Amino acid sequence: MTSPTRVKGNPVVEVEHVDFFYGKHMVLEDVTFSIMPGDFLAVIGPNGSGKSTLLKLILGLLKLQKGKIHIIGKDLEHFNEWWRIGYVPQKAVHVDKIFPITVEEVVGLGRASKKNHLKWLNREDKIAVKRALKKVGMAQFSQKKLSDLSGGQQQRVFIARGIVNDPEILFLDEPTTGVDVKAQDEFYEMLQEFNKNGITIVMVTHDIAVVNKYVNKVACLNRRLVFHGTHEEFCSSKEALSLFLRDHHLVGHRH
Ligand SMILES: Nc1ncnc2c1ncn2[C@@H]1O[C@H](COP(=O)(O)OP(=O)(O)OP(=O)(O)O)[C@@H](O)[C@H]1O
Repeated sequence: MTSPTRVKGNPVVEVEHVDFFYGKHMVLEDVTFSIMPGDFLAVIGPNGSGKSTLLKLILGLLKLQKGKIHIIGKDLEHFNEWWRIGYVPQKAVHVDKIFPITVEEVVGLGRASKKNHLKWLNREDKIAVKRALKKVGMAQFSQKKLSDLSGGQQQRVFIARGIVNDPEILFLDEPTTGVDVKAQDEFYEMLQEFNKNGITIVMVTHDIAVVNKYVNKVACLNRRLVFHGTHEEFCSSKEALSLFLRDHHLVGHRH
């Protein structure tokens, strides 16, 4: 396995010797790697290779069975500042379509982790919601119903929810599912802008064009961590590339 190039600063996430089973099915095996501040990391790998599971473990959504995870310098077990972390889950669009919820309300839900309870939005919350919607170019849609928006617009709203507390790290799980190609490009450019402004980004993706164009680090999973390194190292790693190219869900082309 190739080691990532060292950069200054302490890791924002450290994953050490993590195994994970669903029942008897081993999904992750001895996974160890670090995420550095300022990384724009793509987590790639075939279907069922454990990408979403790894994200959920880091986010404390699944209970750790073996190994250690540190997040912003703290053992995951003791970490409780979840407002410092943003998360855009997979297929968020389908879930929220059920509810007649407005854009402002969706983004406001992201404030719950800061307050540790779900109460109606106060003035400070509303200001934060407005600022987040502005950052994703959706300020004028705040009173619209989420279900009336296009896939690309909805995804921007979910990003706004993910960044409403000005997080240090933003996790995204296949964020462009259901988003048209033109909107995808704009979407990734927006993420790149956030990254330039200091947010560490960790994104599960199948899209090779994105990996080539936007990210600076790549982690390649196939139950074990097959590769973790810079984008340049990834391009010269036969093992990582062949696994990636075998994955028939890949889309896109080299830029
Ligand atoms: N709640 C669950 N209970 C049992 N098995 C599960 C559960 N969630 C996922 N799995 C299984 O664990 C394995 C890894 O799933 P995971 O979703 O982490 O993979 P992934 O790499 O994100 O896949 P994809 O690219 O298809 O989203 C798969 O075989 C999946 O079927």
